[in-house]
Amino acid sequence: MQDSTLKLLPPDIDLETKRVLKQLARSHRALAELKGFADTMPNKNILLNAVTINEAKDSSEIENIITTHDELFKAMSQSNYNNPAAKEVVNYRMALWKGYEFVKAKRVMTINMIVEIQQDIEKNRAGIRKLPGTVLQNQTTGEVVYTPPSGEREILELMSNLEQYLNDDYDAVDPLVKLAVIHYQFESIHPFYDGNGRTGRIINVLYLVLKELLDSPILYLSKYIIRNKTAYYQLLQEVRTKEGWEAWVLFILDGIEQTAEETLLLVKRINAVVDKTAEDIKEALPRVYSKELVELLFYEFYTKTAYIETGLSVSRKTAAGYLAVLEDAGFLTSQKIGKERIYLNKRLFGVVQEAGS
Ligand SMILES: Nc1ncnc2c1ncn2[C@@H]1O[C@H](COP(=O)(O)OP(=O)(O)OP(=O)(O)O)[C@@H](O)[C@H]1O
Repeated sequence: MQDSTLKLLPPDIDLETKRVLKQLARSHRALAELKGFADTMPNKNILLNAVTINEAKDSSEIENIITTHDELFKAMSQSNYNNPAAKEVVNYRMALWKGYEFVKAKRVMTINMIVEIQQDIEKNRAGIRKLPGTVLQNQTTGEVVYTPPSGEREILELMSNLEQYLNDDYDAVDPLVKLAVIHYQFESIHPFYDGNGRTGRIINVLYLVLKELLDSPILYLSKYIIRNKTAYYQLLQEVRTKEGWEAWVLFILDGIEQTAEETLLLVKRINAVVDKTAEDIKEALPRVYSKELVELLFYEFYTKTAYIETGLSVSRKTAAGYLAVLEDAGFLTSQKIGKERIYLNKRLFGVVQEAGS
């Protein structure tokens, strides 16, 4: 078992080695390309909602909360829908949104904000750990590999040091390298009884927004972590046991490059499906078509009569009429869930589902 002495930041080592600098250039290039394309998208909410639903699903999957897009769509559209896994995923996405709005407005990341994110994910008010007993185990063997700091005072001291590292650039280290340090440090402090992984993954993307490397929270390492789970746990551990910083930083930088490239493809696909659907509706249903209607249809991958009624300022009857016509023409498919009829945007759902499978 490792002892729990965790050092304060910054690490006392040159993180920007030759190999790191080489990979950094590639990661920054991929990230800048994604940011550039996303910035030109006319309606960013379309993109954001679609990308974050997949992130919520992937990040929760690391914690073995497995759900399907179909269940998610039901849980998102019905607040009383009873599927615990899908509900947890919806909570995750709400926590992510709240954190994003905070960082966008305040341009800082604080311990309180991090505590709130964890509370929103777990839906409990336990906050920072006060009781000892939390240990990290090897995922396969169950062997205890690390005991994180256990005193509340020590945890708070480490968190306040992390808060300073997040917000100040006193060490002039590249922000992507710092992101790797921040993720290691946060997971090693392990400030909460649970939800540390998911909270840490939200901190990652909010940090990119804080450092203005992205405008919107659209780059997520969760899928990369799922694909490289063994290496992820091993490299985290080796920072502690072997000062294995270089391999860890390279792992995160490589993840940023790969994920930025994949996300760019997804964003382009979403953009293309919005444009093509707009054209098709215009041609097939010119009397129903409006730019605003298409935007409403793509806001989430489902819609309801009430959203169209409010969004277009039309009567309920007119809104219901539009949706019925769109369903007849094959653009939407409806289901009665509870008392309400929910309309699924089949094309967007298809793109999101394919990217998230
Ligand atoms: N050896 C280790 N050193 C530091 N952090 C670790 C180590 N092993 C695992 N972790 C971190 O702990 C997280 C799990 O913590 P916790 O169970 O509190 O979070 P979670 O969100 O509930 O779970 P998950 O991350 O599996 O979704 C992992 O995602 C990883 O980031």
